[in-house]
Order: sequence, then structure tokens, then C-alpha cells
Amino acid sequence: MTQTDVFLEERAGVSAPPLLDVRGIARRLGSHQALDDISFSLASGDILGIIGRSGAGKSTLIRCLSGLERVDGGSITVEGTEITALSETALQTVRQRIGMIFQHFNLLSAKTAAENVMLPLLIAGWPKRRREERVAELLDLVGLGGQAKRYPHQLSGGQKQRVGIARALAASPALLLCDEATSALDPETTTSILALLDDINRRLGVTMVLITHEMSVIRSLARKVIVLDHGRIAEQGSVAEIFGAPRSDVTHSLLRGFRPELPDHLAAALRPEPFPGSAPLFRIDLAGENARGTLLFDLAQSFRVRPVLLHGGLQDVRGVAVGSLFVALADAGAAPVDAILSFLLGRSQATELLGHVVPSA
Ligand SMILES: Nc1ncnc2c1ncn2[C@@H]1O[C@H](COP(=O)(O)OP(=O)(O)OP(=O)(O)O)[C@@H](O)[C@H]1O
Repeated sequence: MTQTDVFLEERAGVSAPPLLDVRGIARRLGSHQALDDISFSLASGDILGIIGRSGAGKSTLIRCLSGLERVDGGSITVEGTEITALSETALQTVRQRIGMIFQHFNLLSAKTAAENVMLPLLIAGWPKRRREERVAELLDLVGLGGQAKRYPHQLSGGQKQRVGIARALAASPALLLCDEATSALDPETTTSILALLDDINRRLGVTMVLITHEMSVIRSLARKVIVLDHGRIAEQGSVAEIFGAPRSDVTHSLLRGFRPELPDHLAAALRPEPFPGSAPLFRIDLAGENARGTLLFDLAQSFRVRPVLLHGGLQDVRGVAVGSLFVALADAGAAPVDAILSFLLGRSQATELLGHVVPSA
């Protein structure tokens, strides 16, 4: 099953209709095709991370999802309502179901934290008493119970983003769009904001779409990933699939530093053909079940080879063990490399024969 099939299967599944369904959207900015044939769907409660290099089209996509920008073609459906078909007035009502948080927080500087959070409730016409109760509840939720009367300039960056999150959640949106929500924050504050968003998703079940250029954000928060490149989807899948076996060049490049790579001295020692004393060296990409098995033991038993682990490692990606091992097979003399490769392909996300090295190198 391909990664796209996983998405399509969910779309066709017996469960509830998707909360967000995007079909073939396109958007042109001047002479530039900023988005081209973007399709995906998202179930209620899911968290989708959209990543891409600068200029890939991330901001344009999130602006289209929020209804701030119109598409030139295709459709966007939120909770069964096709927002791309709505008039500006009808869109205003649906947009109350969509919350948004921003890189630079976008708080009103002349209003207190509580007044900023209250704004969407004023617009939605909530009565005063309920508004005040709701604001107190939201400030507690984001850990700012004691800061209600502070102005933005009296708050740290992390606290400002907490106000932004409380404001976005005020009218109980079904969909929360996060536009580079942690890009202006230091690493420690980033971790605490991502943990808060994760907690909110678990407690309130809010569906989230986050755009970012940082793979660390995707790894910490997303469950599904779309990699955008030049306005098109280069690749999509679960976060474990993307980290475990990336397929597109752009994903490989965005993951640099997040996946084990062959150390330079080993790469320099690699030869394309076997030579006396050499062993074939494989890169084995693993995720989930196959990362926990007895792969190397079974390999040794089945082919009477001696697997020598030269490099690699596993990391935890949203509860799934994901990683790569660089394994040389000593004493593989008579063992058929093709059969070994097909054995490994059946037990891994991906396996590649990199060349031949002296195993102790
Ligand atoms: N008015 C415009 N006319 C022509 N091209 C535009 C216009 N506005 C944006 N673009 C181009 O559209 C592309 C997509 O821009 P967008 O801001 O969506 O990308 P992005 O992935 O969010 O980038 P970044 O991470 O740098 O914010 C970029 O190449 C940008 O230069």
C-alpha cells in the first residue's frame, strides 16, 4: 500500500466523513503557480504537518484553508461545507469554526490578554457573563491563569503565543491552523508550546494543521505529513513513514540531520564491487514493528552470515521506533546478495546495498 493509498483508504473508510477534505486545489499568484493540484483529507482529531522549503507554497495553502485567500480551482470542504463555494458573508460564519495562530502572535497591543482572548466571542455575540467565564477557562487551559490583565508587551514570546492559542480556541473551533507557530520562539519555549498544542489536541480533540519549515516541529507534533515542493505535494504519509523511509529528494534534504547518515570515513572506504576481505554494506530503514524484531539474528540464521553493525540508530517519532542501520555482512562469500536484499526488503521499510567495505573499517 502506498502512502497516498493510506490517505485515500481513510477517506473511503467506514468511519465519519473527513473533517477537512481538499480536492485538487490550485492558486496562481501573479505569473507564479503557488499551488497546483493539492489533494488530501483529514479525520477529526488528527494533526497534519505541512512542511516545505521557503517558497514551497505553505503560507498560500494555509491562507486558502482559512478562507483568507480564494482558490482558482478545486474545492476545500470543512465539516461537510464546501468553503470554496461560499459567498464572503457565508464564509464569515464558517470561519468561526476555524481558529488560527500565527508566527508573530498578531495580538492587539492596546488590549490585555483577557481582552484579546475575548475578541472572537464578542464577534460571535456571546453574552458578557459567558464570555468572561469562557476567557477565564481558556487562560487557565493555556497556563496563564494569573496573567489576564497583562498587556502583550508585559508578556514573554511564549506567553504571547499562549494568548494567541487561547484566542484561537475561544469559539471552540473544529479546525486549528498553526502558521509557523513556534518559529519566533527559542527552543525551550518551542518545546513547551508544542507540548501545549499536543495536550489541547488530546483533551479537546481539535483537528490541527500546522505549517512549518522545521522537521523537529513535525516530529514533535504531527501525526501525518505533507511535503510541499514548488506548490505540489512531493510526498505524504504518516510521520513514521516520512521519517522512516522518505522517498522524494526534497524530503531527504529536509530530513538532513534527522536520519543516520553513513560517516565520511565509511563512505570513503566504500567500493562498488567486492574485493578480498570485503563485505556487502546495507542501509536498512526500519519503522514500527520491523524496528523491534529479531532481524539481524534471522539474517544470520537464514544466510549463515555475520551481521556487523557499523553505524545507525533508532529514535522515537510520536511513539513509533524509527531509524536506520548500516550493516555489513561478513562471511557472506557464498551467500546470494540478491536473496539477502530481497529478504531485507521484506523485513524493512527500505533497504539499499550501498557497496562493499572491510567490515572492521
Ligand atoms: N503576488 C505574487 N506574485 C508572484 N509570486 C508570488 C506572489 N506572492 C507570493 N509569490 C510566490 O509564491 C510562492 C509561494 O509563496 P508562499 O509564501 O506560499 O511560500 P512559503 O512556503 O510559505 O514560503 P516561506 O516559508 O518563505 O514563507 C513563493 O515562491 C513566492 O515568491
